[in-house]
Amino acid sequence: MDFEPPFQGACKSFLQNTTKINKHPEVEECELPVIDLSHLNFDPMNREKCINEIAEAASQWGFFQVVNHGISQEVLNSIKDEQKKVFHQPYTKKIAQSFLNLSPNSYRWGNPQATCLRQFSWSEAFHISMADIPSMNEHKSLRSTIEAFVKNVSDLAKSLAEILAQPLGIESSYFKENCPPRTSFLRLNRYSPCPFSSQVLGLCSHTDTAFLTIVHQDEVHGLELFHGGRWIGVKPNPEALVVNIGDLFEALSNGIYKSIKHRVVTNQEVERFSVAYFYCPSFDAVIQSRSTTDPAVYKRFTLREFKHQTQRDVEELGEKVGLSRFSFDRK
Ligand SMILES: O=C(O)CCC(=O)C(=O)O
Ligand SMILES: [Fe+2]
Repeated sequence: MDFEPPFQGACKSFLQNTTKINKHPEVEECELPVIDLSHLNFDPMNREKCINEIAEAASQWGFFQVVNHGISQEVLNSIKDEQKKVFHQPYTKKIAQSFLNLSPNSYRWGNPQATCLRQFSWSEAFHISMADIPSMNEHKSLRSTIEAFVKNVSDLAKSLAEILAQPLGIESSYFKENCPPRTSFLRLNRYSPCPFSSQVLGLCSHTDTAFLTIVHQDEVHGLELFHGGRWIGVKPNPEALVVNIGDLFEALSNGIYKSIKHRVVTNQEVERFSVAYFYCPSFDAVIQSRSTTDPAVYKRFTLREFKHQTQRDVEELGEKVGLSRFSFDRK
C-alpha cells in the first residue's frame, strides 16, 4: 500500500538481534476510573465529590477517563474519518514539507534516533500546533473538523487543569496566564498493522511533557499504562475520553499528581487511530513545584529548558529521560 511508511526497513537491523519485548498476552485490561463530569454542574456537594475523584485519580493513577465531557460523538467521529483520509494519502505526499501547509517536521513516523527496538514506534503522526491550523486552507474539511474538536477540547483541558489546581492551592488564573491559546498542540496518530506485533511497539514507552493530555482513542485496543509495577491495558470506552497527567503537572504539584509511563502495542490485523491534545504553557513559563508543607521535589525550570534537555537526551540516548533530570534527588 502506497500510504505505508517503510517501517520494516527502518527497524530491520533491530529485529535481527533482539529478544522479545515482554508484552501480550500477559497484559491484563483494566477499567480506569471513569468520572462523570456532569456532576460538576450539580449542587456544591456533588461538585466537591467530583473534584475529589479527579484529584484522587490523578494522584493514584495519573490517568482517568471522563464521560459527559462536552465533545459530541459527531465531532469525534468526524475527526476519525478525516484522520483516515489524510493518513491514507501516499507516503511520498505525506513526507513533502508542503503537505497540509504545516510547520516543518510536523509529519513523523518510526523514531530516526532509536538505538534499539524498544525505542522504535511502528506508527505515524501529524503534530499540529494550534498556530498552524489557520494555514491548513487547502484542506477545508480537515481544518474545520480540527477547529471544532480544538474548540471543545481546549475548554475541557483548561477546566480540568483548574480543577486539579484547586486542591493544591494554585490560583485559578495560573493556567489562563501561562497557557495562551496557541501553545498547545494536537497529535493525530495512526498505528499501522504490524507483522511483528509480539516484538515491536506502536508507540514506545514515554511520559507526556504537557500539563495534561486528552486522548480520544478508537475501538481498537492498544493503549497500556504502567501501574503498580506492571503494564495494564486501557479498555476502549466509546463514550469516554482518556485524560493523563503530564510531566509539567507532576512538577507543578510537587509529585502529588503522577505523570505515568504509557505505550501503545501493535496488532497484526487492524489499523488504530487516536488523537491527543497536549495542554501546554508557553516556552518561557516557569514551572515551580508548589507545596506549603513539603520540600520541593523538582528544581524550578522553564518548558524551554525541559525541551532542550529532552532533545539532548533523545540525540544521545535515543529516548527522553524526563522529569528525573530536574529532581533534587538526582545523583
Ligand atoms: O494512541 C494512544 O492511545 C496514546 C497516544 C499517546 O500516548 C501520545 O500521543 O502521546
Ligand atoms: Fe502519550
